[in-house]
Amino acid sequence: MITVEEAFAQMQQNRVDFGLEEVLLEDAVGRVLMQNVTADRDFPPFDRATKDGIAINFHAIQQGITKYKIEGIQAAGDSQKQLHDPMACFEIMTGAVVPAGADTVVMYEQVQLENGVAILQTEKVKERQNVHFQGQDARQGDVLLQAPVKLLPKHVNTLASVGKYKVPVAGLPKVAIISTGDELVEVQEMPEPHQIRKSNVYALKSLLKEDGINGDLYHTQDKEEEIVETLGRLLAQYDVLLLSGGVSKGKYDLIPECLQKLGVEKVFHGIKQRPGKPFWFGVKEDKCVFAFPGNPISTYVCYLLYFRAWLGHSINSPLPAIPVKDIGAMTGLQDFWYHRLVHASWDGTAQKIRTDAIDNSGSGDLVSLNLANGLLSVPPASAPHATPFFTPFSAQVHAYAHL
Ligand SMILES: Nc1nc2c(c(=O)[nH]1)N[C@H]1C(S)=C(S)[C@@H](COP(=O)(O)OP(=O)(O)OC[C@H]3O[C@@H](n4cnc5c(N)ncnc54)[C@H](O)[C@@H]3O)O[C@H]1N2
Ligand code: MOO
Repeated sequence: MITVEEAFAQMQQNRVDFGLEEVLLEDAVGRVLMQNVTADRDFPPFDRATKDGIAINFHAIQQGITKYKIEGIQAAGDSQKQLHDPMACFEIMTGAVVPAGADTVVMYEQVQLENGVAILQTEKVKERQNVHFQGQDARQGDVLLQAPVKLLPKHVNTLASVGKYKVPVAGLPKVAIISTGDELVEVQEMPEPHQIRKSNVYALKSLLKEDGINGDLYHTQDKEEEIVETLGRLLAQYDVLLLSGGVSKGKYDLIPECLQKLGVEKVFHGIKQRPGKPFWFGVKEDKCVFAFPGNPISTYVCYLLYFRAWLGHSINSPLPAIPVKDIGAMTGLQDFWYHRLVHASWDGTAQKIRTDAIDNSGSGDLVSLNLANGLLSVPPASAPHATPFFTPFSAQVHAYAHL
């Protein structure tokens, strides 16, 4: 059995590069941008009015002019017009180009319009007010997004505004999810008293979905030939196999030996942690096999901690650790890390993350999962200097913890 720290190191060492892929802008959110994005023109690209009103030349204000003849209207979408008389004005709309010869905008609320003349109703006009000047925020060629970056909706704004209709992102693995076990029936079936529905694989499929991956579902009974045949076929078709069940000490826990028969090299079997102790991880060339323990919380926890870490390294977006300084009265185990289900919230008074433990009856208790929003990993008593850390259930929280 290896330590949690060693298991994390293995996730990094066994990262796989899935190359570059171009996706449509509308599919880019959640993916990892792999090339810097630069401004294709100045930001903003022209002197832009930020208020509806009149555009004037500030010299006129300095000369004490309060009445301005209206030469015309400059609307958003019009090409730039020309203010011919510096003592006159143009009506202007938000988003319009400031006419040549003008440099200052006074909003409609501060002028009175009468018979083709605008009369100032304020004495407080500042030079260049209400104009967002060309290049004020960025210059053509400036780097706006530095790769690699996991794209959030806010980044899509920038991509769209520089015309990135196709976005170069890190490729993702093709993943098969395989349930194992003779006790499992389909979700839509009514189980016999000795059977259960195969819930884990649907949880895995939806976790993958959050990571932008469409996993395909498969099943195998606890029979050696069937396992070897199924896994052999899937190894040829997929980059990653995620298995649930069949990795502990039972007579029918055949997964590790079947994988080894198929030439998948064991990297480790067993981590000093609870839950998720019997987790088996192996590789065959560029393929990775994550054989998670079958108990629902073990499967879930191992995905969140290890698969997500491996994926982060593989797509150039390693997950940031979220250390928790104060874990209150929560106690650890002697030699094992203890991944406790918790409900984390922000304690405004103490200005820190507060983690309330959710009691459960063990790693088979998936009812308790609904009450938690993450894991608090408590180090073993034998590693007193290790830092407890929080793992959110939602990949979104990780994305924001980066910033
Ligand atoms: N003698 C020992 N027994 C066990 C040990 C051990 O070290 N020595 N470890 C225990 C731990 S810890 C865990 S976790 C489990 C893991 O067992 P397996 O990975 O072999 O999983 P199974 O036995 O196949 O199933 C465990 C449990 O989970 C249910 N299950 C399995 N797949 C699904 C699924 N897709 N959806 C929902 N539920 C699933 C299964 O019915 C079992 O109840 O072993 C302990 N035993
Ligand atoms: O360590 Mo097992 O994963 O609790 O039930």
